[in-house]
Amino acid sequence: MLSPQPPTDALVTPLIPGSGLLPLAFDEVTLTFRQFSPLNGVSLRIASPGITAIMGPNGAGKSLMLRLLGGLIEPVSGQVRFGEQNRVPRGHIGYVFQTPVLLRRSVKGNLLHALKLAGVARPERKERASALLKMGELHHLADNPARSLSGGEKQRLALLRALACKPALLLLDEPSASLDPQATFLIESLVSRASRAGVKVVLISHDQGQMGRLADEVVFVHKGRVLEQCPADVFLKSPESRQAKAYLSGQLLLD
Ligand SMILES: Nc1ncnc2c1ncn2[C@@H]1O[C@H](COP(=O)(O)OP(=O)(O)OP(=O)(O)O)[C@@H](O)[C@H]1O
Repeated sequence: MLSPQPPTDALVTPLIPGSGLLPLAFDEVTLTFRQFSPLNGVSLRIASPGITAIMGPNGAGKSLMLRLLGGLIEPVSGQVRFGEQNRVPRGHIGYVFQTPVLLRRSVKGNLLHALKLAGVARPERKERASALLKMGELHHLADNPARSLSGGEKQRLALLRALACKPALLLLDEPSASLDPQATFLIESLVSRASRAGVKVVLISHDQGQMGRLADEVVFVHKGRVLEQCPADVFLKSPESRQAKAYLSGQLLLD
């Protein structure tokens, strides 16, 4: 029997399919700050579509890996590849930081600006911004200053802004850290919707419940090394490494 096809969702369907950027690959990537190398010869292949979660203790190197994927920093040695190419496909990447950085404009103004930068024609911008706000349940706040939004609303706006340019790759750094369950649910719904529409998602989270709900695959990082990569349900139920077992059970890891 054929499995049901996901509904097409024009608002978040990427301009090029996320699968076109796969595999996302780190080849012997090293990052060094002065004498310290938080990533040292990291190799990784993210080959499957859907949602990949990067998990690991504080300071493991997760955000640095995400920044490398987003082209915000460059490796000292090694390379990051996107399918066949080793140039960062900047116009096709949406990035949401842990602490959203919003412009001193209205909620809608932030989206209109992003749409303008993405090259969307003026008549289409208003319509798209309204539809995005509705999708993110922020339409009633459209004219409010973005900086007056609550934490959950700001994070949602940052996510809508990232989705506005119809990215093929969506990078999320702890998108719902310190949000309540309802705000978290809204973020997760948007992320799932984008993923179902063909956006490749890589996100960082410490929230095991969220990983169980969202992630297809987990990459576990510890002290700048990838220790495990496997389907999320396998990782959450039976992690292999001593470090992942300790991390998931909330134990203090000293080495
Ligand atoms: N610009 C920098 N200069 C020096 N050290 C840095 C710099 N950026 C990151 N680091 C160090 O690299 C290590 C990894 O940082 P990273 O932010 O990737 O950790 P993380 O796994 O995302 O942690 P968390 O879960 O706390 O966000 C940390 O020890 C951090 O202090």
